[in-house]
Amino acid sequence: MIEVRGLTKRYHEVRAVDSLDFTVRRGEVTGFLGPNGAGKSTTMRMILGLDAPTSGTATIDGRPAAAHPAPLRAVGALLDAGALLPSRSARHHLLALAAGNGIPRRRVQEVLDVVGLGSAARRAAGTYSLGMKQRLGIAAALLGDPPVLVLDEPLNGLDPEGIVWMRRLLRGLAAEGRAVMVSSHLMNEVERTVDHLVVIGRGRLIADTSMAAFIAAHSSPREVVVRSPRAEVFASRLAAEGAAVRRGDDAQSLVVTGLTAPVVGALAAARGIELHELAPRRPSLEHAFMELTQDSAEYAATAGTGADKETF
Ligand SMILES: Nc1ncnc2c1ncn2[C@@H]1O[C@H](COP(=O)(O)OP(=O)(O)OP(=O)(O)O)[C@@H](O)[C@H]1O
Repeated sequence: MIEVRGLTKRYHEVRAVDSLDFTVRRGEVTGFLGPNGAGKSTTMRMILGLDAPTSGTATIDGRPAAAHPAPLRAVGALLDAGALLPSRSARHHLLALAAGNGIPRRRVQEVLDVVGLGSAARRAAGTYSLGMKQRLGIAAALLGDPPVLVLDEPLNGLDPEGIVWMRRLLRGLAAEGRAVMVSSHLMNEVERTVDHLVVIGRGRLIADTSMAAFIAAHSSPREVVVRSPRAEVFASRLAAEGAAVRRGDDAQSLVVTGLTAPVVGALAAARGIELHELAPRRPSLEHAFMELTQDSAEYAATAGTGADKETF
C-alpha cells in the first residue's frame, strides 16, 4: 500500500506538488491522472524516494521507499524507460539489477518471458524500439516480485497489441493482490484498466474516487447524437421542445442535450424526418476528465476551430 500524506514539493516559487493526501490500495489498479505539468512525475519520484519532499510523507507498506532493506522487493518502478545503457543487452541490464539487489539470476529469465522479450534479450538495448524499452522497464519493475508498482506512462510507445498486453498485465498484477499505481494520458485505456482514480491539477488533489463514481459525478448532462439529411429543420423542432442543440462533426449531424434518445426518435417519427443515426453518447472518462480539469490545466489551447461549438 502507498500512503501519501501532506506531500509537498516546491521548486523555488513553483509548488509542483501541494499538500497531497491519497492512498493506493492493494488489489487495485489506481490511475494517477492530471494535465501536463500537474505534478504526477514529481509525486511518483517522491514516493520512490528519488526526490525529497519539501514537507509531508510518502510511504510504501509503512516506511519510506529508501528505508526498505531491499527496495526492489518492496516497490517496482517504471519512470523513464529510455534511461538505459545503449550497449547493454536487456539480459545484462536485468542481471546487473538482480545482482545489486540480491535477486536470483533465474528471475531474470522469468521476467523476460513475462514481458515477451525473451527472443531479443541478448540484443543491445540501444537497438530497441520505444515499446521494447517499455517492456524492459516493466521487466525491471517486476524483478523483485514487489507488492507495490509505480508506473509512469507505461503505455507510451506501445502498439495496439502491446496496449492490450499491458492492460491484462496490470489487471493480473492487481488480481494477485498488488497495489498498482499508473499514470497515463490515454483516457480510453485508463477507463478500461483502472479501478480507482487519483486526479491532480497544479499539484493539488482534485479527485480521489472510484472510476464509476468519477464519471457519474463529472460528466455533462447526457447527450444524444443524431444524423439526418434534414438536420437543420430537425434542429429547430428539437429546440422548440426545449432541447439544446449544436452541430456535430458535419452538416448532417446534431448533438442534442435535454431530451432522451427515445424522445428524439419519437419527434423525428412524428415529423416524418429521416434519421441515419440516433445514439445516446455514453459518458466517458475523457469527457469527465476534461470537464474536471479544464480550470487546472497549466498548458491548454485557448481556442479551437469553434466548429463543434456552433449552436442553432
Ligand atoms: N527539477 C525541477 N525544477 C523545477 N521545476 C520542476 C522540476 N521538475 C518539475 N518541475 C515543475 O513541476 C511541475 C510538475 O511537473 P511534473 O513533471 O511532475 O508534472 P507531470 O504531471 O508529470 O507532467 P506531464 O504530464 O507533462 O509529464 C511543472 O510545473 C514542472 O515544470
